[in-house]
Amino acid sequence: MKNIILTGFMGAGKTTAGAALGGKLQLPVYDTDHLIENEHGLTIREIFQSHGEQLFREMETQLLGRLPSEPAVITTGGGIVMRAENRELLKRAGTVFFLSCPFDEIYERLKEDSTRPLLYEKTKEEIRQLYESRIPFYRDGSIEIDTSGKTPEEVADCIISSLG
Ligand SMILES: Nc1ncnc2c1ncn2[C@@H]1O[C@H](COP(=O)(O)OP(=O)(O)O)[C@@H](O)[C@H]1O
Ligand SMILES: O=C(O)C1=C[C@@H](OP(=O)(O)O)[C@@H](O)[C@H](O)C1
Ligand SMILES: [Mg+2]
Repeated sequence: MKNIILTGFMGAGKTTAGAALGGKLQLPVYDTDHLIENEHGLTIREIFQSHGEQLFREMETQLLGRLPSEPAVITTGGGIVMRAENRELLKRAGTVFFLSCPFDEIYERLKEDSTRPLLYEKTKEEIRQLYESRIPFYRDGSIEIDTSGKTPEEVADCIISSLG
């Protein structure tokens, strides 16, 4: 079995549905944000504060080059698809799923969040623009799973069904 890779915007539920999926399939789950946090002993917020976004992006690319051996569920950070190099690494690493979710649903989930530095001091419209600008990159070479109104367990079941 190939790796199952989850992509999508912040708040789409990658980390949560990925954990449910790993449980259902009895596969290990690796979250790129958690791996980076553990490796550096810092939270994502602290990494952005002390090293900046660019270095965080380097950490993501570097990590994709040395993912644990398959089969596993790999949940990614929402910005990982913005580098063409990362998209290629992801496609090579397994089957890529895009967890799609309407912007208003995402916004409701994240409006009180303080762990995602890209949301700081941004208006709803600015976050919407970021969301819309990223959609084509999530769609590139992936299988889209519509998560609207679904629980994380239901999202995991949809992914399993589409594995065939
Ligand atoms: N399917 C879902 N329905 C409702 N809330 C969800 C769902 N998936 C995740 N959440 C909630 O949304 C927030 C972001 O989830 P998370 O898994 O961290 O998203 P991501 O990893 O895609 O940024 C969390 O508070 C989580 O509990
Ligand atoms: O969209 C992004 O650029 C980011 C998404 C976050 O992960 P989640 O998508 O799990 O929130 C995390 O990697 C970082 O805050 C940057
Ligand atoms: Mg996550």
